[in-house]
Amino acid sequence: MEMKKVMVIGAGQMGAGIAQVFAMAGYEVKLQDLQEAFLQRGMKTIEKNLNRQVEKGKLSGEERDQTLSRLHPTVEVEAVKDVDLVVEAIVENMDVKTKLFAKLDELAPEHTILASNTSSLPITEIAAATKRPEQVIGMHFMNPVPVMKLVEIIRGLATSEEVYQVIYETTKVLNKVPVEVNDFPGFVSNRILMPMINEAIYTLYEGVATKEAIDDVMKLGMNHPMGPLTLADFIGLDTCLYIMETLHEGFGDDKYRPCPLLRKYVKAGWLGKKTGRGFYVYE
Ligand SMILES: CC(=O)CC(=O)SCCNC(=O)CCNC(=O)[C@H](O)C(C)(C)COP(=O)(O)OP(=O)(O)OC[C@H]1O[C@@H](n2cnc3c(N)ncnc32)[C@H](O)[C@@H]1OP(=O)(O)O
Ligand SMILES: NC(=O)C1=CN([C@@H]2O[C@H](COP(=O)(O)OP(=O)(O)OC[C@H]3O[C@@H](n4cnc5c(N)ncnc54)[C@H](OP(=O)(O)O)[C@@H]3O)[C@@H](O)[C@H]2O)C=CC1
Repeated sequence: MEMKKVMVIGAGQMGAGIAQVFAMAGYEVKLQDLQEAFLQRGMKTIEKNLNRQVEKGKLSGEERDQTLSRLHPTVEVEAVKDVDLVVEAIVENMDVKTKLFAKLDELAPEHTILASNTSSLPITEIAAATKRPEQVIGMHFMNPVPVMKLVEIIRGLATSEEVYQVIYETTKVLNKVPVEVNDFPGFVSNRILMPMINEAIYTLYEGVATKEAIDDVMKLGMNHPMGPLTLADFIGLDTCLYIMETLHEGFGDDKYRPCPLLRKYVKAGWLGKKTGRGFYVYE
C-alpha cells in the first residue's frame, strides 16, 4: 500500500503542524477546515515556521517553496475522493469526530486509511462509525508537531496488521518515532500527563501557590521545559478539559475529576495561548 496523497482535516495548531511535516517529507497534502479564515491562519503558521528554518540556515529557500507548493488548502471535505491517507485533527469531541468519520467513509476510496490524532478518545468507537474499522487507526502527534519526536500509534479493536505497519513506516518517513500503545482512555501520554496538569490546576485553585510558583517548581525542580500551567495554556484549556472528561468517564474513577477552575476558564472562553488568555495573558 503506497501513501502518496494525504489529507489533514482541521487546520488548528495540530492540523497545521501535521500538514507541515507531511509536506516536508515529500507528500502531497490537502489541508481541510470549515472556513477559509482557519485555513489561512494554518497556512500562515506553516509559512512562519518554514521561514524561521530558512533564517536559521536549516532549510533552503527552495526547499521551503517546494514544501509550500505541496500544500493544498480546501474547505471541501469531498477533496478526500483521491487521497490514500486522512489524518483527522478536529475538535476533541466524540460526536463531531464520529459524524466526520462516517462522512469520510462514504466519500473516500476503498483503500484509504482513516487516522485520528485524537488525544484521548477511543479509536474503536471512532472506527465503529465507519464500514472500514480495519482501516481506522490512532496517529497521535505531540505539540508542537514539527519539534516533538513522538507519535503514539493506537490500534482499534479491528485495525488490521497491514494498516498498522503502513502507519508505523509512514511515521518513520516523517522522521518521527512511533510508539505502539493500546486503546484505553488517554492512551499513555495523556493518562499520565493530564492528571499532572489537572493537579497543578487544583494546586492553584486551593491557593497552595501562585501560578508562577507552581510553574517554577516543576521547571526548576523537575527540569520540565514548561511549567504545567504554561503547558496547559499551550495545549488549549478546552482540549485539557475534554481529555480529563474522557478519563473520568472512561475509567469511572473520581481521581480523574476535572478541576472546577479548569471548567470555569473554558466557560469564560479563556482557552489558553490560542485565544490570547488562559492562566496567563498572551500578546
Ligand atoms: C495534549 C496531547 O495530546 C499531547 C501533547 O502534545 S502534550 C504537549 C507535549 N509538548 C510538550 O510537552 C512541550 C513542552 N515544551 C517544550 O518542549 C519546549 O518548551 C518547546 C520545544 C515548545 C520550545 O523549546 P524552547 O527551547 O523553549 O524554545 P526555542 O529554543 O525557541 O525552540 C526550540 C526549537 O523548537 C522550535 N519551536 C518552538 N516552538 C515551536 C512551535 N510552536 N512550532 C514549531 N516549532 C517550534 C524552534 O524553532 C526551535 O527550533 P530549532 O531547534 O530548529 O532552532
Ligand atoms: N493541542 C494539543 O496539544 C494536542 C491536541 N491533540 C488533538 O488534536 C485535535 C485538534 O486539536 P488542536 O489542533 O489543538 O485544536 P484547535 O482548536 O487548534 O483546531 C481544531 C480545528 O479543527 C476545526 N474543525 C472543527 N470541526 C471540524 C470539522 N467537522 N471539519 C473540519 N474542521 C473542523 C476547528 O474549527 P472551529 O474553530 O470552527 O471549531 C479548528 O480550526 C484534538 O482531537 C486534540 O485532542 C493531539 C495532540 C496534542
